Amino acid sequence: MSMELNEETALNPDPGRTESGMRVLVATAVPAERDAVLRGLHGSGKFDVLVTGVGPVAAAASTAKALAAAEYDLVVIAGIAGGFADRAEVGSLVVANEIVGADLGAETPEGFRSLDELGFGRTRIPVDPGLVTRITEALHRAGLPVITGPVLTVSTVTGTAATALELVSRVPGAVAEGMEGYGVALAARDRGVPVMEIRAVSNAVGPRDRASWRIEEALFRLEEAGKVLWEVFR
Ligand SMILES: O=C(O)c1cccc(C(=O)CC[C@H]2O[C@@H](n3cnc4c(=O)[nH]cnc43)[C@H](O)[C@@H]2O)c1
Repeated sequence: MSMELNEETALNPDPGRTESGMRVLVATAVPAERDAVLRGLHGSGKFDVLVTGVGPVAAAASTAKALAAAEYDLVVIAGIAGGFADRAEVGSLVVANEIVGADLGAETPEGFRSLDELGFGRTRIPVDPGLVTRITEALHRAGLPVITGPVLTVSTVTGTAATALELVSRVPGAVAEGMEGYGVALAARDRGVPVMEIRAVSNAVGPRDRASWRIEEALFRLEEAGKVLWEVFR
């Protein structure tokens, strides 16, 4: 059976893959994030953009399902985030060099102990430095404000200054927190697929003030990041 040629197949004989031959899965938590990324990707069907649901468990389950259904060369976690004070301003982008399950562990009278310290696994998943550099440099070239550092995954959005301080003391240098990265990254690692995380900062991590979240601004920034993803991986 011959394949019908249209603009997309003429440029790329395998529409399931990018022109560079990569198959990329982008994991977002909610439809508004998916739509922002898709606008940036020019609606390109060459990237599969998934809505996982909010939180690390939903994100791990739906990413594992997607990775079982098709072969991918790269998983990109994309969404909005809270930025840590004096590191990631609202409206800026963060690229993770490490994806950290920051609240997985045990409280003890001496303080928080991570799963790593308890001997139950790894809560810090490093991102390939080559990938981090490639995407960060492309974002810089596009004139976008971007910072690189550990991005935390939490099951509960931080709502006090004390918790924000506690998280930064657990993971010095943390730039932002989201709720899906570690779940997606574990599913990708299980399949041996490289993973990266890019987020647009919608709010400051700290005392809860939901009314101050700049979601539209962050979604616009996420769309701009999507354009850069398209340029880098198409
Ligand atoms: O209300 C809306 O219109 C809306 C549009 C897009 C996304 C949302 C969300 O609330 C998504 C929640 C999503 O965002 C991440 N996030 C954002 N800020 C934080 C934070 O300070 N701490 C942790 N996570 C944050 C998170 O990954 C959620 O999945 C609403």
